[in-house]
Amino acid sequence: MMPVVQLLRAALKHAGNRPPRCVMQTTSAVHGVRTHASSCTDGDKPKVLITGGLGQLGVGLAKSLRRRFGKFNVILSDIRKPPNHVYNNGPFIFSDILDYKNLREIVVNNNISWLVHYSAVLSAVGEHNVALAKEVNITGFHNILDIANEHGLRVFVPSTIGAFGPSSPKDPTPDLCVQRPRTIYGVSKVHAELMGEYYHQRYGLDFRCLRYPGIISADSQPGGGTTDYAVQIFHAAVKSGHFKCNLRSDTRLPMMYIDDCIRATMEFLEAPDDVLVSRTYNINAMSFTPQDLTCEIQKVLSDFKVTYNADPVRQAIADGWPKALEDSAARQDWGWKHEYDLPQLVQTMLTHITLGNKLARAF
Ligand SMILES: NC(=O)c1ccc[n+]([C@@H]2O[C@H](COP(=O)([O-])OP(=O)(O)OC[C@H]3O[C@@H](n4cnc5c(N)ncnc54)[C@H](O)[C@@H]3O)[C@@H](O)[C@H]2O)c1
Ligand SMILES: C[C@@H](O)[C@H](N)C(=O)O
Repeated sequence: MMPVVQLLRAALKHAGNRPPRCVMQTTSAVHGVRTHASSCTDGDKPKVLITGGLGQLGVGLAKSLRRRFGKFNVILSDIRKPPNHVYNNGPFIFSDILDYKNLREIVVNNNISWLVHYSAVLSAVGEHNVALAKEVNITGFHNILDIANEHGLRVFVPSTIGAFGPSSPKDPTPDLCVQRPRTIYGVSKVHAELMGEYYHQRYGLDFRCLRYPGIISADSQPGGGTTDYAVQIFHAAVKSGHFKCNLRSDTRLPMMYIDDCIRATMEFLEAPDDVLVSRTYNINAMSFTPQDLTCEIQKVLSDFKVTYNADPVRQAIADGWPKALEDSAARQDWGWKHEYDLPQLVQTMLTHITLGNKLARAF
């Protein structure tokens, strides 16, 4: 296991204060409708709004953005009440992405220049509530796009491995290929990719989109996706020594540790406009099956046991998804490079969860 000191060092390295880079947009609108000006000039840090910020990814991203741009330049928002540690650590406001007027007020009153759009209904929950997924992922996204365009914002919208389907090439899946997803989540993400790219070429909107793999984090819980097992398995390994997996043991999917995901997002958000050949990029780190992950955990916790009871909805979704993403364009255009492979992921997750549980018991 990675010693605590090493973990702390890695955390401090992440916190390093690089000076903010000046990012000028050189976008010119093809139809000559409008050209957006710079989003961030030297000494003029962006004001960032994160929607859906209380999910698995938002709090971690806010922490990193605040280190870089200042605590009060990053506003987290959601429709849920934040836990105290979030409420006490920086600006938080209520924002329902389905309420256009409220979104506009927030953007205007806070002089927002970058919008990170994290609100979503994920793959498994979406299949159980298609109407809700349609509303949040499509209607809500339209509001975000229009607000961003109206106010000249840089807008980051994550897409996903779920934007591909059974007819896409699977191993690896290129940036550009057939996209015929069979979930409402996937359909809404392809729609977001295409609408964002259309607004970019039609209006000069600074739309940026990364296709994330399944994200694995120790101190935030996943929100109802198909890859959730890869987070839950670690908590079960530490807590009870047994895990019932809702995917088949041989289901290979692309995955990424949250620190890599946050770093990719920050680097992509700050990439100069003229290096971005595309507006939507795959990013990849590792791929594994539940069986591979179990074996790696058993190297540390030899008594850990896993049983399999595949959930038909999640299994059908996973069977249509890529096994790995081809991400050479992201590596070439803006320097993407992952740091965590499977062994580092397992060491880091087990260390964080064990430490977190010890701290929780101490207080
Ligand atoms: N976590 C992953 O593995 C993963 C992988 C690929 C892509 N993504 C994408 O990254 C983004 C963030 O993912 P996450 O895992 O944090 O999601 P999550 O499900 O954990 O969180 C989504 C948040 O959206 C909020 N929300 C729902 N309806 C809303 C509304 N009407 N207005 C405002 N907020 C609303 C929820 O309260 C929740 O806090 C999503 O777009 C997701 O599709 C995530
Ligand atoms: C992969 C990603 O989009 C999400 N974790 C889901 O499984 O739905």
